[in-house]
Amino acid sequence: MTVETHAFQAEVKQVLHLVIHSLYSNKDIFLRELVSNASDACDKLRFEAIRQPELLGDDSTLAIDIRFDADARTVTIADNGIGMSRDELAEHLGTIARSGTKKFLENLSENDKSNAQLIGQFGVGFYSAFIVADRVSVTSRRAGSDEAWTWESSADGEFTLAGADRATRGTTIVLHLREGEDEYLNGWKLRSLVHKYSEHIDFPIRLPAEKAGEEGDGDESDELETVNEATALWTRARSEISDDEYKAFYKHVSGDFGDPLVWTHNRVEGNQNFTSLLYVPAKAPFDFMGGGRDERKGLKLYIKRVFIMDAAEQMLPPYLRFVRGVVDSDDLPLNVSRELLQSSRQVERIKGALTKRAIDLLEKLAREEPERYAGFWKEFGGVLKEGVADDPSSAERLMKLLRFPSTQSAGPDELVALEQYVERMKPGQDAIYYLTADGWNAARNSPQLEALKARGIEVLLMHERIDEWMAGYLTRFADKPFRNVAKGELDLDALEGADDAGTRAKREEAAKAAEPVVEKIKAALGERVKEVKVSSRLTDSASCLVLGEYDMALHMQRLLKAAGQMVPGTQPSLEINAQHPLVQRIGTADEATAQDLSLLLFEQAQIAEGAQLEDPAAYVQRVNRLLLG
Ligand SMILES: Nc1ncnc2c1ncn2[C@@H]1O[C@H](COP(=O)(O)OP(=O)(O)OP(=O)(O)O)[C@@H](O)[C@H]1O
Repeated sequence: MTVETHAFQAEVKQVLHLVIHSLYSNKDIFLRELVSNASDACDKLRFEAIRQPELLGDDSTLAIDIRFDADARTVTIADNGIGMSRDELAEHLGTIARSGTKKFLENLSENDKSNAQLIGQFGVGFYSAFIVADRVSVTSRRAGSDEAWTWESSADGEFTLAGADRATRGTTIVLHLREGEDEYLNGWKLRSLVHKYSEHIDFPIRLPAEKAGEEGDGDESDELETVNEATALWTRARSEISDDEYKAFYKHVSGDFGDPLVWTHNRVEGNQNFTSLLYVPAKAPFDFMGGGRDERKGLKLYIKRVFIMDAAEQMLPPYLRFVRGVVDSDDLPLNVSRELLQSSRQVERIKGALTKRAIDLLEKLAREEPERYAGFWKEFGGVLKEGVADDPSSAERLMKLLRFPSTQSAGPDELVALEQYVERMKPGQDAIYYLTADGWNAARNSPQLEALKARGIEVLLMHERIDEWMAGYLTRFADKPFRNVAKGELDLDALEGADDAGTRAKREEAAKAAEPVVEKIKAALGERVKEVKVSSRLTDSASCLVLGEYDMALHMQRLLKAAGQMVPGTQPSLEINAQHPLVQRIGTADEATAQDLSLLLFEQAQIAEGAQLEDPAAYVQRVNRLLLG
């Protein structure tokens, strides 16, 4: 028989090396990963058999069998699921199809511990076999085919493929254990691992039956017995499921190594009958944000307990794409297609219910465990924000879940909820003030905040990329309008209180007095600005840029331009602080100096906003002239 030798894809070699070296302290997980794959293979067969019942033939009890041979030092995991063809063996066990692999590998450090965490999020799957085995052989026969093939490798950069005999469909994986791994040649050990990690698997997992009275001594009979519960976890009553079982099941559906943050398990009966079990992960997968809005895996659709497909895209809105779990419908037709799912009103209703459940779950967490909610927000807050724009029907509830740092925060991680903000509003304050900026420092030190800070008014500092876009959809909360402090008129008179009764008059007076200066600056700046006026926002800085109420923030305009998009040019206005000595000097300076100072006021405002100057060299010369002059 001919044996073909193939080289692994370069990334596989790297992943194998890492798995073997970083996951040794978690080595037990190999069994969970292989059982999980076997269970997926049984799920796939059950699904294909809906259309082609002959695939099941007379072998319709799908099961996963685990055996060991103490003399040969092997552990064998066999399933009668879908199997793999020759090409599938080569492709699935010789390449890594995930698009983020390269980036993932680049992210790895020399530190084994943090690698273990990362690899866990990446999902090691089949390759974990090599943690405990130095040679692995996989013999498989695809359902419906009469050919069988054996894939074999010693993780040394190559694998071989050869024709094989296998009487029935399915896959048998033989692990030739490494030196020192004999603990797995023990029925009791294997059994305990199945209980620990794979109890919830929906197919029987069978191990050699123990002989009476000889527990754990490795003396098993040839007969197999089912050791797991073998019922779909979500079909059991909530009260009968332990937290550990929920956690183990999460690892199976999500491929995550870590525990979930929270979950919600519900049965809905009525017009629509379905069960859902939704999890929120504790950590975002390594490529989660990079994968963007297309990364839509993680919600498995079952119909009457038959796995149909991954249907996150049809069953959950994009802003909940971090949710993992299963939904099992009693009513959808088994032969449902992706297209049908897209246009089904039943699916639409389930989607609505799942969205509500997920938001309920987050609300409960935010209410009862604010610190853990903060952990969630750090991982997924940026995604949840999309919902405010994408899902108007949930926007009000989602707004309550938003968190932002504010002018009262010591750092970017000290966050406030809108409800809290409203509670802290000053008497006479009638709006929720916020500022969008490109980064925390630009936001925190923004001159536009000065007058508000001076009055003790809190301003939300929205410093993340998505914020400018999202803020466009924030209209009102608790009946209070949102106001961007860097856009439009900022009328603070209502806030000034009795002690400041003279302020408006004083300001008007100052504005009047500054008119000649304003005219000089206008003449110096020409087309660069829409308008020049005396500001009510500034107390310390000499100037700042202000946009029209409906203009796009300048940092956003820059971002879009850099991405090659057409952006309608909006000119900012320059606001000046009439009390500032620099501004006052313009009134008395000669023409050339007044010109330099005016341009400087504009450039300083641009720098504070985070912009790149158009002509930095001219700016430097100008500053030097003024310094020496
Ligand atoms: N017992 C099996 N029967 C049939 N196909 C299998 C079996 N084990 C693995 N495969 C195939 O090999 C592929 C690769 O498996 P692997 O465990 O590496 O990744 P995965 O299961 O796709 O992803 P992950 O482990 O991250 O969830 C699987 O997607 C599946 O197509």
